[in-house]
Amino acid sequence: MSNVNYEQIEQAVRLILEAIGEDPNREGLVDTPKRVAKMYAEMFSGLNEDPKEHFQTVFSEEHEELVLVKDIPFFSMCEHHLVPFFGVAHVAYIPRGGKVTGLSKLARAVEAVARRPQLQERITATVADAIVETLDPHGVMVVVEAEHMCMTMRGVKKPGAKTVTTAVRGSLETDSTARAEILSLIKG
Ligand SMILES: Nc1nc2c(ncn2[C@@H]2O[C@H](COP(=O)(O)OP(=O)(O)OP(=O)(O)O)[C@@H](O)[C@H]2O)c(=O)[nH]1
Ligand SMILES: [Zn+2]
Repeated sequence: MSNVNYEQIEQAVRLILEAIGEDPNREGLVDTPKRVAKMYAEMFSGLNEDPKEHFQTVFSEEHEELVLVKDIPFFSMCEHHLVPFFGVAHVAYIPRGGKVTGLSKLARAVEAVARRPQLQERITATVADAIVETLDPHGVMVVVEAEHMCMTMRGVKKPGAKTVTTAVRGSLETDSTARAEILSLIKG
């Protein structure tokens, strides 16, 4: 269920168009406020989702070794400028006590967290913490690589600059060999 107030977004977009000196009633723009409202409802749909809900179904599988889903594409919106940042997330965990989740659920959690006004660091940490709190694994490592449009098309204008963030939890905090293995699997 979306909590988005479409009408309010439409009014705001009309005001912005006016404020930049455009005519919101010209043919090409007349439906734009409606389109933007629909688009924001989709792009911010993660606000109604708890990433933890995706880890409610678990399989009992005695695999207490690394699981890594890498190169999960995501699109998010920088909360400072409301322009996109996008890239890939790599999610690794070491299950404990037979609590193994469906692989797609790791990607679903990334999606739920990305579809909000966000910071890259918060996406990284929120996904890691959701896994810790639901699956109680030995360890978790989340790596996010992204390009921020607010650094590319405006401001400092540095296209191609990539930001990499990591969140490490549990046994992986002290196990540098396992962390290195994960990083080499991500690169490989
Ligand atoms: N830590 C972090 N910073 C981000 C993220 N997305 C955007 N930013 C930064 O947020 C900062 C906002 O800085 P401000 O000085 O308040 O805004 P600004 O004047 O538009 O900054 P410039 O981008 O340097 O022109 C910028 O340095 C952005 O690069 C993110 O996911 N994490
Ligand atoms: Zn920004």
